[in-house]
Amino acid sequence: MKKISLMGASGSIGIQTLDVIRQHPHAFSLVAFSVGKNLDVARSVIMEFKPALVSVQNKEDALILSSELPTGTKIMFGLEGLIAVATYDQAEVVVNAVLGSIGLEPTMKAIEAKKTIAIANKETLVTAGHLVMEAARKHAVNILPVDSEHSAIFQALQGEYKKNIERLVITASGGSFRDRTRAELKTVTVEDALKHPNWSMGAKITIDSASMMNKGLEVIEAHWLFALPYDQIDVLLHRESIIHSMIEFHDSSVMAQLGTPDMRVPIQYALTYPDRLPLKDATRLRLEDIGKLHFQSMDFDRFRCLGFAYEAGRIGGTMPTVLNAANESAVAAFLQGKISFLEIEDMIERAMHEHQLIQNPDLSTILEVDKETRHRVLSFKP
Ligand SMILES: NC(=O)C1=CN([C@@H]2O[C@H](COP(=O)(O)OP(=O)(O)OC[C@H]3O[C@@H](n4cnc5c(N)ncnc54)[C@H](OP(=O)(O)O)[C@@H]3O)[C@@H](O)[C@H]2O)C=CC1
Ligand SMILES: CC(=O)[C@@H](O)[C@H](O)COP(=O)(O)O
Ligand SMILES: [Mn+2]
Repeated sequence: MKKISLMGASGSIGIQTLDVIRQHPHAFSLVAFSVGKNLDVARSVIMEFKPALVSVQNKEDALILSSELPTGTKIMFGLEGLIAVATYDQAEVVVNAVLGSIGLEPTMKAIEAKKTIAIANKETLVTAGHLVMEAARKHAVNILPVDSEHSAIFQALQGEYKKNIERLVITASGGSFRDRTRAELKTVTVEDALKHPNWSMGAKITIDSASMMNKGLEVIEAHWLFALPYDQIDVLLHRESIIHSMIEFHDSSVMAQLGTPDMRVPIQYALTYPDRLPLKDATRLRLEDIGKLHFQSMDFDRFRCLGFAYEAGRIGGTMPTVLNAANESAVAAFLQGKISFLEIEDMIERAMHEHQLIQNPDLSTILEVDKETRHRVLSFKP
């Protein structure tokens, strides 16, 4: 029985993680979890899984829930609560499905507590991949990818030597606006942007897919997870999201992982690795029904955010922190109707351009730059 702590239980990845746990009651048990503000999900997860520890974002919500808890369940809140969930002593695996760089400190503490980390929260790796991977090495902790592309690469790597890799090919669906010109992007709405062609996901990552920042973040995530330089990480437009990513080896052989788009597959693989379990209700891949798969090389003028991410990754130091914080801030502003879609990339470009780079940042420097960038980006818009 694997004991699991889940950060971000009320989100898209969180809900699917609960489904995986629910499907295998003899393999997994949920011992601790967090939500942000969604108390309805918190209540139903408490009733169903009877975990020992729950955390919510705000003190007021913790007070509300505290009067409803069954005996044996403790409630906490805020960053302290997230860290308590991430380091809960009974937990062996921590699924990090929280949104944004708020996931960084709990992840570092979970690594120090020697938990295996199943990581969906790509912003944590983008903002401080060097710290996360160094801590994981120091404490001999496995960081298992949940992001579909990185899980695909991880699966394709099984039984292979990393030294034989020529390059990684990360596939990109193109997002909601893949068939629109840049001129058409000037007037797109939040509602348009939230219509991803292949995946049902949280709002922020869906906007990132539309701007291609999601792929940019994934390039940086791959750099850290697989310890490869940026010139060995390519992106390929693949409309159907059936090939989740590929590895090309020096001998020209290519290993890919395929499947219908279903995040429960990579979530479950991270929880069962190196074993596998059946997954009820998963739609089987029938290539004979699909017929054709489509591929196109990336246009860096059309998708400017992808270029920003390669640039930030190559510069290193605090630049990926600035890229991520500026993007989180700008996407939130877009979702609130405060800026237009194309202003997201303008804000990121300006935040990076104005930043005074710091090399080899420690955790407190990362947290400071993250905070400063968010404030700075908000001041860009009169
Ligand atoms: N969705 C997907 O298919 C994929 C997602 N990912 C990555 O996984 C992560 C989660 O994505 P997704 O599930 O889509 O996001 P959602 O927005 O659906 O869920 C985010 C979760 O984080 C919680 N949360 C947000 N802010 C805070 C905070 N300040 N303190 C505590 N909890 C907080 C939310 O709580 P609440 O809602 O209760 O407020 C919710 O549980 C992201 O990093 C994303 O890039 C990667 C690959 C695929
Ligand atoms: C499901 C998943 O892993 C997402 O990150 C997905 O990759 C988004 O699709 P895009 O390829 O459109 O970014
Ligand atoms: Mn992905």
